[in-house]
Amino acid sequence: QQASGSMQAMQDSSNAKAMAASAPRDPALKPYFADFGGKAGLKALMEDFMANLMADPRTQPFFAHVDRTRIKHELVDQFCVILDGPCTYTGASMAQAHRGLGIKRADFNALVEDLQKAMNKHNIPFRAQNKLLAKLAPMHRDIVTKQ
Ligand code: HEM
Repeated sequence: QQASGSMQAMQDSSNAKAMAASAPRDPALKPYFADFGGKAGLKALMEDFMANLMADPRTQPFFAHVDRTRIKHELVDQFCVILDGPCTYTGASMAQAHRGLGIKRADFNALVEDLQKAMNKHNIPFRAQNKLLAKLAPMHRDIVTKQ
């Protein structure tokens, strides 16, 4: 009884960690939320980001048959939380969301390029871009599952 209780506690705490890892809020990034144009800016950014992903033959196959409207919504909330905006991320952990997709490091890099292209189009200052990218980069550990 005691053992199963503490096992449950361990699972709860590792779930909480997985959730946090998918959208780590960083108060130090708050100044950059405005550079992204707030939540409205993030919504506009995600339209172009997803358009880039669909126009890119390297990433298109991954997104062709999923609910892109829902993913854009989750991405807005996730980036908003990372930038310490007034949002809550309710999507899956990065490990859960990308499990079984067979994403390689090259696919990950392609997605980052498509994001950078979208951020440039939206005139997001490079410093703000780099602050966000620094938070996304370590997520490769949960997202890249194939050599
Ligand atoms: C730092 C990089 C990435 C971030 C921050 C990210 C973020 C997200 C988020 C927030 C979701 C929605 C989670 C949910 O379902 O609740 C998602 C889903 C998804 N992501 Fe990523 N992602 C990243 C990299 C990638 C890469 C490299 C690919 C493929 C090239 C990819 C393909 C997908 C697909 C196909 C889904 C939908 C899965 C499904 O609905 O079954 N992601 N991602």
